[in-house]
Amino acid sequence: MRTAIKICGISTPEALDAAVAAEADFAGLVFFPPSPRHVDTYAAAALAARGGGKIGRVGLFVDADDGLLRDAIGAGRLDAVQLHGEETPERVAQVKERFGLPVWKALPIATETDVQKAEAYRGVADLLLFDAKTPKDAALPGGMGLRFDWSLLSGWRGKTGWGLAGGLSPANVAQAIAETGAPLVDTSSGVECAPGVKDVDKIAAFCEAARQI
Ligand SMILES: O=C(O)c1ccccc1N[C@@H]1O[C@H](COP(=O)(O)O)[C@@H](O)[C@H]1O
Repeated sequence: MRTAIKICGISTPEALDAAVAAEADFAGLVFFPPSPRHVDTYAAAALAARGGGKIGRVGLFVDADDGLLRDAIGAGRLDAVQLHGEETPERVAQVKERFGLPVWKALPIATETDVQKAEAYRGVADLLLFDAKTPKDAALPGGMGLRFDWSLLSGWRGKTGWGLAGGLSPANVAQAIAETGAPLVDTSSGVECAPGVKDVDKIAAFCEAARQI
């Protein structure tokens, strides 16, 4: 089965073009001001115009209110919404109903108990994105290049739409897919040369490695 690829934190035309050229499936646009990958609605609109129908656009939000969601969805002509904060299943259902887009829920993973929390989102979120849990005092709830113990997902494999994130890079993505069977992989800092600065060669290498398997 072909693994879907999302390159997150796209904020420049060059990075977007590299993701399209490498045949990534999704470009992630981060709407979270503390992130070095944050895009405003003007930048999002420009990226949407450039990407057109060549790549799916997923907006990443952290406990966003409806106003931000509305503005970002409109400007970025988003195809899906990724909720990467502490959104409850009720909030996920509300966002889905209000905006009529597929909702991806990111879940922070460090233990088996964290994986079990996914059950509450089953049938509510369209896709569950398992990501490494960041430390309590971390600046961001994701995008920090941290990975978790992939074997924690052995009880989850194949039950619903899901994806793997957290510390994925060109060097480890093939192994990650082989070990977990993830139908989608998502990377951000693993294809950067500095926080928020995408490296076009790493984007190409990541997509090639993910497709080798
Ligand atoms: O990328 C960010 O800046 C970000 C900010 C806030 C929440 C999540 C963020 N990124 C997402 O985190 C995971 C893992 O990223 P990494 O590959 O370990 O750097 C991924 O889903 C990003 O989309």
